[in-house]
Amino acid sequence: MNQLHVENLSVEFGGVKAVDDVSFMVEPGEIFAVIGPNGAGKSTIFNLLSRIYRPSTGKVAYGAHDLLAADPHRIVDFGIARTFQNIELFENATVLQNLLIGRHRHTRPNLVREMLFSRKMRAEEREHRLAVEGIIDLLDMSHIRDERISDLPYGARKNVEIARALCSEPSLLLLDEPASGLNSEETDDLAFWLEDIRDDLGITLMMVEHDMSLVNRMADRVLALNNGATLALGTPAEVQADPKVQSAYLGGTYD
Ligand SMILES: Nc1ncnc2c1ncn2[C@@H]1O[C@H](COP(=O)(O)OP(=O)(O)OP(=O)(O)O)[C@@H](O)[C@H]1O
Repeated sequence: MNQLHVENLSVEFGGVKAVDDVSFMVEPGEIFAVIGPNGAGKSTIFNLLSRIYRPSTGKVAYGAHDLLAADPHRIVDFGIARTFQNIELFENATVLQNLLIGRHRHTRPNLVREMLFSRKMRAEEREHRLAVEGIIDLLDMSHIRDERISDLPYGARKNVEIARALCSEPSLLLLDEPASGLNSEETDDLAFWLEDIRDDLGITLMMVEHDMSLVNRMADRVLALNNGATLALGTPAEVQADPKVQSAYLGGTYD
């Protein structure tokens, strides 16, 4: 099991330090949350980890892999998957088709296309379909498996995005605001699923999240950012009690 090791990470956009000398480690099997007011640098950290942005300075390692030296397309091969704040799915494809596409890391070229367009199931495909069915069961999605993404309500689409990320069989899943836009019942379901993902699949979870009740309930440790820099790092109770965190959130959303 790999540890995510982030050291002295910084990036600037037009002179603004979006991330300013941030260091942390995410331990295997941990649920690690990143919080902070709007513009604190949370999504930018995710975009640096998934190599959408290149840092000005710093190191990022996942186990023995230097993520900054790797081709961005290879990050998934190291066992890292992510979801996006704005859901990114194939709108005109079904849930099942989106999940099969999520298997591409494990398939030979063209197999996903053949799985989508051929009615015959060969032995080679069976393994991928079984893996996808396992995720559909885990996230309780059988009733929507043949629905088109564009016909689904927002909460269901968010779950499909998590399911698709799981189909790549990651060991680390990065979740960008998984609870945003969900009602309280959907957020409760999400909390159960995240626990199952960690406990049953053994996946390490790192999430950016505004919903502090979810963070307090789920996270083993929390990194609080403000203006790109670290304010506090510790258990949810330690971070919540930190005076710097409280003053950054004055008038904000920390409840
Ligand atoms: N591509 C970019 N170009 C210019 N500035 C950027 C870019 N990406 C982020 N920023 C700036 O970096 C800072 C941090 O933004 P970021 O989106 O990481 O914050 P955040 O904590 O995720 O906020 P929110 O909670 O609103 O999503 C902001 O000042 C933002 O305007």
